[in-house]
Amino acid sequence: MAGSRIYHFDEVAKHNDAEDCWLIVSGKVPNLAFRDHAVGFKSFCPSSPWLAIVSAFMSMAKCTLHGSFFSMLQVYDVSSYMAEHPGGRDVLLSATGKDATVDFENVGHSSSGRELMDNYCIGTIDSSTLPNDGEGVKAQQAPKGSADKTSEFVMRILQFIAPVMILGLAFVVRHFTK
Ligand code: HEM
Repeated sequence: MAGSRIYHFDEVAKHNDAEDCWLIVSGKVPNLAFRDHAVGFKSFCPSSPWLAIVSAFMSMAKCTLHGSFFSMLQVYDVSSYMAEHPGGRDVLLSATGKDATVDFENVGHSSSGRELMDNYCIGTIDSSTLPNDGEGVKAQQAPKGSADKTSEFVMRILQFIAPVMILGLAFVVRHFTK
């Protein structure tokens, strides 16, 4: 399970040698906001359970396909992984003391490589402690991956299909409850 401590940038940057190496890489953190959205809609519209259900469904679909995770700078203690890292220890050492997201992404790590990261996550960075002196340590945006584009496309289709399905459902219900 990933750690949940919040670290100051300066503290993380101190761990920069072969025996003690911490990295800062943007990771995906679950976004549970959809729950509030669905519950909020229900209380706003108590007389219409159908609308509440549809709202919850849409929120969950949106959450699953689009925004179920948001990016956050996470801290990884890779000290015990240095010798095993297929890219070698030097690249890891050179990625310390900064936001290494772009370096990490540029390598094109596989999905199994990304899953492996979870084993080393010890917490997140307090973004207000990040230096922004132009030394490349400012939070960098990871390049938008094709997965994001695909989910955007699926979301657009869903947004079009959902109202049609709801209309169809309403029609069927009305037809059979006459
Ligand atoms: C927790 C952090 C990291 C983990 C768990 C990790 C894991 C891996 C794994 C599993 C591979 C083998 C290829 C793959 O399956 O993707 C790999 C390759 C590599 N990694 Fe990392 N990595 C990490 C961080 C980094 C960082 C920060 C850099 C900085 C540039 C880096 C540079 C490389 C390079 C250069 C290769 C070799 C690519 C090749 O030879 O094709 N890695 N890494």
